[in-house]
Amino acid sequence: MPNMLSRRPIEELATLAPGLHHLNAGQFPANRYTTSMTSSTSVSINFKRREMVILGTQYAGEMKKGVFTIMHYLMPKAGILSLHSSANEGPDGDVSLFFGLSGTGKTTLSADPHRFLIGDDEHCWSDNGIFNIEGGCYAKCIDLSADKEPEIFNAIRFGSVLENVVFHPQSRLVDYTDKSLTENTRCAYPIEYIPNAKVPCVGGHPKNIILLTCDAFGVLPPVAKLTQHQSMYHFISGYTAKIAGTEDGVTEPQATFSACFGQPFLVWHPTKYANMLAEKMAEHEANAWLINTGWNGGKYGVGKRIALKYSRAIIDAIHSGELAQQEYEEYPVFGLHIPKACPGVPENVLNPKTAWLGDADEFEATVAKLANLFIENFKLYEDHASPEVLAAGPVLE
Ligand SMILES: Nc1ncnc2c1ncn2[C@@H]1O[C@H](COP(=O)(O)OP(=O)(O)O)[C@@H](O)[C@H]1O
Ligand SMILES: C=C(OP(=O)(O)O)C(=O)O
Repeated sequence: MPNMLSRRPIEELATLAPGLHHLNAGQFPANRYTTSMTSSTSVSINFKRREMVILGTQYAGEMKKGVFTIMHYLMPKAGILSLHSSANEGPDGDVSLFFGLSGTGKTTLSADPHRFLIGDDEHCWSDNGIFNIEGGCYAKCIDLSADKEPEIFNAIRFGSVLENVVFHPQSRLVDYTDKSLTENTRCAYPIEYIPNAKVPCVGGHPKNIILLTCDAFGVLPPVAKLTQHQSMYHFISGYTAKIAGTEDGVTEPQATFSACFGQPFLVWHPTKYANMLAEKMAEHEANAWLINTGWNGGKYGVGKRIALKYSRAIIDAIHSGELAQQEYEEYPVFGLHIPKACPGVPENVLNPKTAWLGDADEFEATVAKLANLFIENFKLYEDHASPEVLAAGPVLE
């Protein structure tokens, strides 16, 4: 946990009174006969008693996401927006936020050799800018390689904690390809193990807001520039595919919607966070982008997950300003604006229709299928959203 929460100097700790007791009894199962208990794992919070109890799971993610849930209660109460996002800063001080559910690329894409890392998962946005609430990162290690993700690979050294990986008993060398315990192998390392981390982990008001989604249908574009209302629509929807890894029982991508790209951690109604985000984005004139790090060319099983080097090239072009300069075309049904070109990315990849390997009817049917899922899901928020935000979603004739 010290790697995952913001660390305070020892002398300061002595002056602080505990604001919350976090009791982890992960080896002890929850009683399934307790009313409403559906499994032997439970994570319970009592805000009044300021107490949090974990039973039946030893996954370190529960502890950090538990503290995050508390922050999702306390911060908005104090007028500060809590965010399930990573953040980094360019050499000119421009800050980018990357929202996304587990596995969409927050950690991977924020560890960028050209930019300073502010944090990989949990931030807050106050009137002064953004700050990280963690003191380290919690990266996925499955299939990790020095070649594809050198910053993360090299951060794994003495002082880091590896979780659920398999290693050779004599050499103690880790086999990052081994999934026999779980696909959700992790490493928690202090943020300063990333060479270009920014410590203290704070930054100015974000200039670019990047919504990461991992589309398992292969019909969302690798990148689209969002209008203000589209960014709210997609933020509230929180569409992605759960991919094998973080959640038990998920063995292939499953389409899902998770409000604000972090529904399990929200305490207030999702529109509270969305309205705060809209106000802050308007005040600070932030640009918004939707990036699909998921499938391209066809759905899961037919197409391929878009290459990491293309997602990185798209992000580089956002940061250099080149992407905003491109010519855009409207993508029907979703009404998204997609660039016709992007440095470092083949043009046929950018429009899902031209990337599609199957026939045209199947493509149209898949677009309609996903659009319908969005429309159905958004019915939950219809009463709270403005007509402009409602109109910013997909429209089927
Ligand atoms: N195009 C892509 N963009 C980002 N990540 C990708 C891409 N293709 C494959 N990946 C892999 O997907 C995983 C993303 O996980 P991670 O960055 O930890 O997500 P998060 O921090 O949002 O939970 C990594 O293992 C990464 O190597
Ligand atoms: C720790 C988690 O977050 P992420 O996968 O986004 O790192 C989690 O959801 O378990």
